[in-house]
Amino acid sequence: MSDPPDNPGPATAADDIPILLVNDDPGALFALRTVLADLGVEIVTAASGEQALLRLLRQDFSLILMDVKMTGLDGFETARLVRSRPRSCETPIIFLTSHRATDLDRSEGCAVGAADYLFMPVAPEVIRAKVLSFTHKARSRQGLRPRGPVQESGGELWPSGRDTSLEDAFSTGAASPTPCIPGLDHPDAARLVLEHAGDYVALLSGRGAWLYASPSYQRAFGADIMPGASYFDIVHPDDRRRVAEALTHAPSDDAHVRLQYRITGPTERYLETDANAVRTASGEVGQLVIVSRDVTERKQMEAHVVQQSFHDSLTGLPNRLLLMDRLTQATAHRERPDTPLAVLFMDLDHFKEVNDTLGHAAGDRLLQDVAERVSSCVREADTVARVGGDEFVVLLVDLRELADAAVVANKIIAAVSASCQIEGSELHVTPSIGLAIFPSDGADPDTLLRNADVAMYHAKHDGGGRYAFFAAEMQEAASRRLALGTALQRAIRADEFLMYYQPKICTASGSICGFESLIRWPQADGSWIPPSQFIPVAEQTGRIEPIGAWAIRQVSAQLHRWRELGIDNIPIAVNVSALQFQRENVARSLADAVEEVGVPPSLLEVELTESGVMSNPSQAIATLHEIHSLGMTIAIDDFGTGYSSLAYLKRFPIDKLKIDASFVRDMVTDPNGAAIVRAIIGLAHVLNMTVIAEGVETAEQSAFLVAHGCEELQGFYFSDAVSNVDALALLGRGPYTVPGAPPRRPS
Ligand SMILES: Nc1nc2c(ncn2[C@@H]2O[C@@H]3COP(=O)(O)O[C@H]4[C@@H](O)[C@H](n5cnc6c(=O)[nH]c(N)nc65)O[C@@H]4COP(=O)(O)O[C@H]3[C@H]2O)c(=O)[nH]1
Repeated sequence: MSDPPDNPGPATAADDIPILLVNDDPGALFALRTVLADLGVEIVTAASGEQALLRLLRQDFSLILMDVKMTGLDGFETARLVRSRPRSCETPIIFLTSHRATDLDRSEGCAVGAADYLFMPVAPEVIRAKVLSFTHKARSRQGLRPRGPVQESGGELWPSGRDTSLEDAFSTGAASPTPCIPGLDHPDAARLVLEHAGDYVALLSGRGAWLYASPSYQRAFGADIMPGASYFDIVHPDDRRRVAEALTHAPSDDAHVRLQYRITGPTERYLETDANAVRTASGEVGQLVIVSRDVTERKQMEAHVVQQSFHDSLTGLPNRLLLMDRLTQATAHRERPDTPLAVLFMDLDHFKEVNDTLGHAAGDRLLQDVAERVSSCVREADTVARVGGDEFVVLLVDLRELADAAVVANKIIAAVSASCQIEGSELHVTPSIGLAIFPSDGADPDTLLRNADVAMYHAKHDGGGRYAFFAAEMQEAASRRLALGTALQRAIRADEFLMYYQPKICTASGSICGFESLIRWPQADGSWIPPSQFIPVAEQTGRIEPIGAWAIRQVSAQLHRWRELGIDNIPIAVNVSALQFQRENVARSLADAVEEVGVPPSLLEVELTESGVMSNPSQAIATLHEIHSLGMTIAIDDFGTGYSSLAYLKRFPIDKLKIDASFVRDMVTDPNGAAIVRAIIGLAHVLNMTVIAEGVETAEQSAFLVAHGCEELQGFYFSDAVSNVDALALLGRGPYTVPGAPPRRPS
C-alpha cells in the first residue's frame, strides 16, 4: 500500500480505486488508517470536508468513510456536494458517528445518500468487513465506468447552480493531508483502536485457542484468558459443542456467523458473537476473528416479555395463549395416539363470595394458593393454566389410561378442598371440574376446551366439589341453553312475557293478603317455558336486567289498575334476582317504577333470595336499608336453602321470611323437616318478622303451619298463579278455608 501523493496524478487503475477517509480528528484518522492498513486497499485521507472535495476533484474513490461532525463543512454538507457532482454521485459514503447520534442525524444521512452508518466505537472487524465489501463492489462495477483522469474543472464535474465559492475555498487553501503511519502492528494504533472498541474482540486459532484478546475481553474474563487456553473454557459446558460446530462453519468473506451462548460463571450471562474465519489455502479454519457483546440484559428483557405474554401475572401459570399453544402441539403431534390426553376445566365454587366478603386481595391470595395446589397434583409434562378469574385448565398429556384422568381430578378436588388460611381467615373452597378427552370429545383445542367447560358446568350444577366427564347429552343441553338465550333476546324485544299472580292467604282471616308476581313465557305451541328454566339462563347471559325491569314496571302498572278499581290494600311481591339486587341502582329503579304510576311504595313487596342477599352482606345491608326507607316491604325467599348469618339477619331491615317449598313438602313426613320449619318460624318471630310458607299443597301442610304460628300461606292448595283478570276474580271471592285455622264466625 502506498500513501497518496499530496498532488495526485491521473486516477489509479480501476482495479485499485482508493478509499477516502474524512475526519477532522487526527487521532481517529490515524486509528482508522491503522485498522484498514492490511486490506490491500489504497487509502487517502482528508482532514476536513473541504479537503475531501479537493481530493475528489483529482481522483475517484471506491468508498468514502466520513465523520459526521466536523468543523467547517460537516459530513452531511460534504456528502451533499459529493452527490451533486455526476462523477462522484454514486460513490458510496459510510458515515462514522458516535452512539449519541440522534434519529434526526440518521434520517439526514439517508437523505444525502448514506450507504451505511457506523456508530463509534465499532469493532475493527466490522469496519474492515464493510470496506472490503464496498471495494469489492466497486471492482465489479469498474468495467462499466469511464476511466481516465478526473478533470479539475468544467461543468461536468458539478452541475450548474453549485456553490462555486466553496469550491474555490478548498481548491486554494488545500490543507495538507494527515500524515499516514502504516501497520496494524503499531502498538499505539492497536491499543487506540481496540481499547475503544465497546465489543469484545478476539483472535483465536482454528482450534479455538486464544491468540489475542482485546482489553475489554480481558477486563471481562481476566484469569480465564491465558495464552494457549481454549476459548471454549469461558463457554457454558452445555453450549460448547454447539458453539464449536458453528465456528467451524464461520464464513471467511464479508459475511459472518452470529450465535448466542451462555458463558461460565456463578450467574447466567449471555454473549452474542459474530465470527469470521480466516481460512488456509486448503479451506481449513486457520484463525477465527470473533467480536462479542454481553447481551444478558437484552435476553433477560426478552425472557421477561415472553413471560408476560404467555403467563398469568397473578399466579405465574401459563395463560390461555400458552395453553392453546401447548394444546395445539399436544393434539397435532400425538406421538402415541393410543395414550389418552385429557383436558380438565376447573372453576372454584362460590369464589365470588370470597372476593365479596374478604376483598380482592384475599381472593388473589386464594387463587395463588389454588394454583400451587393444582400444580402439585400433576406431572412436569402436564400444563396447569389460569384462563380466567377463577378458571383453571389442566392439560394431562401422559395418561396410562382414561381412568387416570379421574384419579387426577379427585386428587385436585382433595387438594383444593383442604382448608387454607388466607389473611387470618380459614377458607374452604371446592372446585368443580369438567373433563374432555382427546379425540373422542373433541379433535381440536377449541372443541376440547368448550366441552370440558360444558362438563364443568354440569359438575357445578350437580352441587360442585365434584368432577364430570363430558357426555354428548351435555352438549345438547348446552346448545339448548344457547338457543334459549337467543330466544330470550327475541322475546324481550317482542314483549312476549306475561305476568301471573299467585295469591297469599292470611291464616287468621283466610283472605288474600297479597300476591306474588310470577313471570310466564308462552310459546307458539301453547306450552310455557317455566321461569326456573329461563331465569338462570337470563342471569348467565346478561339478560336478567331488561326482564327484571319489565317485571317491576308490570307489577307497578297492575297495582295502579287495581287502585283505579278501588283495590288499594293488596300488595304485590316482585322477585328481584341476585344479579339485579347487586346493581347499584336497584332501589332507585324500584322507586321510579311506583312513582311513575303514582302507587304508594308500601304496596310493593320485594322478594330477594337468601343466597342473593347473603353473597355480599355488607353491600346488601345498605341496599336493603335504601329499599326499606322507600316504604317497601322486604321478604327473604327460599329461606333455609342458603347460609344466613344470624348476625346479619338481625341487622337487615327484613319484614318477612318465606319458608322454602322443599321444607314444606317434607315437614309432615320428616321430623327433621318439621324441626326446621318450627325453627324458622321461631326465628322469624324472635326477629319480629312475619312468616310465609310457599308450596303449600295439602290441608295437612296448612294445618301444621297454622299450628306453629305461620301467618301467611301460598301454594296450589289455595291457587296456582293466575292471569291478572283471574287474580281480580279471586279478590272478589270470599275468604279461603284454611285447614288448621280456627273456624271463623260468619260475618
Ligand atoms: N310445586 C309447587 N310449586 C308451587 C306451588 N305454589 C307455587 N309454586 C311455584 O313455586 C314457585 C315460587 O316462586 P319462587 O320461589 O319465587 O321461584 C321463582 C322465582 O325465583 C323465579 N321467578 C318467577 N318469576 C320471576 C320474575 O318475575 N323475576 C325473577 N327475577 N324471578 C322470577 O322463578 C321461580 C319459579 O317460578 P315458577 O315456575 O312460577 O314457580 C313458582 C310457583 O309457580 C305449589 O304448591 N307447589
